[in-house]
Amino acid sequence: MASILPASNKSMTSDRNTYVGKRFVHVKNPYLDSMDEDILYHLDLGTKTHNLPAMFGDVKFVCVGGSPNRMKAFALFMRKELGLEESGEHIKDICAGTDRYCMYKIGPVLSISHGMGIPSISIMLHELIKLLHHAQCCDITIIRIGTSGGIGITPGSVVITDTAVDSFFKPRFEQVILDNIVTRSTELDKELAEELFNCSKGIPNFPTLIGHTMCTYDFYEGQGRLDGALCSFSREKKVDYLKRAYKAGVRNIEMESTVFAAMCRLCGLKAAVVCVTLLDRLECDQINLPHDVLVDYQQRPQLLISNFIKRRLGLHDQTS
Ligand SMILES: O=P(O)(O)O[C@H]1O[C@H](CO)[C@@H](O)[C@H]1O
Ligand SMILES: O=c1cc[nH]c(=O)[nH]1
Repeated sequence: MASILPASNKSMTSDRNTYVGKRFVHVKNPYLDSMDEDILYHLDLGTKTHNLPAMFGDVKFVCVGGSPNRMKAFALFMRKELGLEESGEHIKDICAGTDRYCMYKIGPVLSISHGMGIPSISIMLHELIKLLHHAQCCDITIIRIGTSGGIGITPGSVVITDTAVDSFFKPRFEQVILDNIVTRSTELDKELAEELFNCSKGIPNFPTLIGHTMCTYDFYEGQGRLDGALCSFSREKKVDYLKRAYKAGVRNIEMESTVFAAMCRLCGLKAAVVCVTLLDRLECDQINLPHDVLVDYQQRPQLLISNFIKRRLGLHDQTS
């Protein structure tokens, strides 16, 4: 295992991801250390072309979300909230050399887009985790801020995921490796989820709950929608499925949480998933919110995470 954990820090506490002293990022690939150069192709970064420790060594919070525009908006918001607008801190896309993903750094906060679905976020996470490893980052908290479909809860509610589950309501992510299926756990950091929930209590009119999040491979048939180009099941079957999901503890559905939870867990990253719900899937399938309401809802996870980061940095009362 190619870990940058110094020998002196190797005595473990009861928390499997926490070492006495600093918590480093683990990459679990014996080949990486012997590589002369590591090109992070989809991020347009590399170990020979960029001084990754100088560029990213102070990162403590990594926020990821599907849409490039949303992650740029989050970066601009964090710049304001951290009081860095006046300091000449520019917002520039670090991955401008590629249009696969975008990345912005604002002080200790990294904001990155991951596109839609498991394959897209998985590629980004492989390269991001190696980036954090090469940059010798420690004590990282990583949070996915996204949108989702709710089940049995009011649209606009924010769901903090305790466990990501698959389409069978199981807390697992099945990765096909060569011609094997490797099953990985999708548990998220419970303490971090509680900390975020407590943080949400300080925001007025901010409906928030902790629950399971179901991650699917598709937005339409995979989420039981009746409005895709293909649909081979009845309305009754759809409602029955979603009600069974609700009974199993699922409160929202999106498309990245299982692989995100599994990869972060394996690499020693404290991770959370915070998604706003855009609709109640027991009521409808189409997202028909007025634009201003959609914008307001999408900002909710950003507001919560900004408050959380400011609290962690001891800045909570200093900005809006
Ligand atoms: O809000 P984001 O991060 O884009 O995520 C959700 O939105 C997309 C579907 O519209 C999926 O990627 C789903 O996970
Ligand atoms: O219903 C929804 C809404 C947003 N994202 C999803 O994956 N599903």
